[in-house]
Amino acid sequence: MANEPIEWMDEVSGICIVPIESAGAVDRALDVLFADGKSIRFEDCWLRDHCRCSSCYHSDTFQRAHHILEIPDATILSFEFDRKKIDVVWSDNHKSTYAAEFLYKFDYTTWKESRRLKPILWHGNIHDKISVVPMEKFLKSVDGARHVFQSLLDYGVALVEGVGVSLEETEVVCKLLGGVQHTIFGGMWQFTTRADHADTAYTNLPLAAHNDNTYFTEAAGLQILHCLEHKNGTGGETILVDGFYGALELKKEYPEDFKFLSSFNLEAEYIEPGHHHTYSAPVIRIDNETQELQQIRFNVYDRAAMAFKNSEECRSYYRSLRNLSKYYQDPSNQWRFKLKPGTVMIMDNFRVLHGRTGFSGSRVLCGSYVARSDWLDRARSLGLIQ
Ligand SMILES: C[N+](C)(C)CCCC[C@H](N)C(=O)O
Ligand SMILES: O=C(O)CCC(=O)C(=O)O
Ligand SMILES: [Fe+2]
Repeated sequence: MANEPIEWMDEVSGICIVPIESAGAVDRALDVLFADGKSIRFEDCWLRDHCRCSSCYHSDTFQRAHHILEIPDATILSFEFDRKKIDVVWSDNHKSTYAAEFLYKFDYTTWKESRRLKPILWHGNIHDKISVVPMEKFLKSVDGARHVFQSLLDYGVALVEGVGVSLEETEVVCKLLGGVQHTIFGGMWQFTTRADHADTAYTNLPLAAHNDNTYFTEAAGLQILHCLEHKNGTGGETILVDGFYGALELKKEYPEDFKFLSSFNLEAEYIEPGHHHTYSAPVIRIDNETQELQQIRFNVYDRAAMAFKNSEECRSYYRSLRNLSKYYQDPSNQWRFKLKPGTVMIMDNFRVLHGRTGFSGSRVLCGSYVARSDWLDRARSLGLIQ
C-alpha cells in the first residue's frame, strides 16, 4: 500500500496524500502526491516546524514564533486532505493546515532550481547585449529598474545614461541600486590622480582586470563608476571581462588549476596608515553541491605575501593563477571602451573584473559600492529572482 496514490487530482494545486511505511513508521512522514505526478515526502519534524498557524508563525513579521528547542517532537495522529490543503492533528493535539501551493514549492529539485542564478557567459564586446537605460526610466518606472537589474543578473554589467555629471546625481543611481556601501574609501567616493588612499587606483597607472576588495570578508557586491571628466590627455580606457567565463574556460582546459583555485585559500591584503585588512578565501568560490560559480576574487596586486605548506602547493599557486590570468588578459575576451560623462557603469564585483589602461591628463571618476545583499534584495523585490 505504501506510495500508492489514493486519488489523482486534476490540477497542480490538487494534492493527494499517501501514508508511508518507510523506517517502519507510518506516522513519521507524509508522502504528498500532486496532480502533475510530482511526489514529495515531508518528514513530521519539517511539517511541525512549518506550521503556519498564528501561534507558530507571525504572519505580520514572517518569522517563526518558537525556538527550535520548543518545537515538540510530536507525531501525526491523523490527517485529512482535499485538493487545496492538508489538515494534520498532532499527538499533542496541536492542529496544522498546509496549503497545497505552499507544500508544492518544496520539491527539492524545483526549490533548488528556483534559487539558481542563471548568468549568461560572455566574452568580448557586449554593448549590444546589456541594458543601457535612460536615467528617467530607471528613476521612474519599474520596467526601467527591471532592465537594469536583469542585465546585472545576466551579464554582470549595466549602463545608465543621461545622468547629471556630478557626484550627487551619481548617488541617486547608487541609492536606487540598493544603497551606498560604506568602506575605508568612503561612501560615495570621487577620485583622480591625487593619492587620497594608498592605492594604485589613485594614480594614472594602468590596472589589469581585477575584482575589488579581495581583502574584505565580504567584497562589494556592485561597483559603480561614473567618469565626470577626462581632459587634456589620452588613455584611461575601461576594461571589463567576465570572470565566470574565464573560470569555466580554465575548468575545461586546466581542471587541476580550477580545482586548486576553488579550494586553496589565497590571502589578500590592504594596508594604509590606520588600516590593515586581510582575508583568505578561494579565488573561485563554487557551490559545493551544484559546482556552480558563486564568486571570483581575483586581484593580482592585492595578493598578500604567503607561506606554502610544500613546494607542490607553491607551484600550483603560480601555475593556476597564471593560467587563469591568460583568459582575463586575452584582449578577445575583454570589452574595452571609454567611459563618458553622463553614463554610469554598474558591474557585479562578484563576477566581472574591471581595469583601465594608463592615462594622461586630468581624469575624475566618482561612484560607490553597493553590498551584494542590498542589490539582490532590490532584484528580488522586483520579482526577478527568488
Ligand atoms: C574606492 N576606489 C574604487 C576608488 C578604489 C578602490 C581600491 C582598489 C583596491 N586596490 C581594490 O582593488 O580593492
Ligand atoms: O580608474 C578606473 O577606471 C578604475 C579604477 C579601479 O580599479 C577602481 O576604482 O576600483
Ligand atoms: Fe578596482
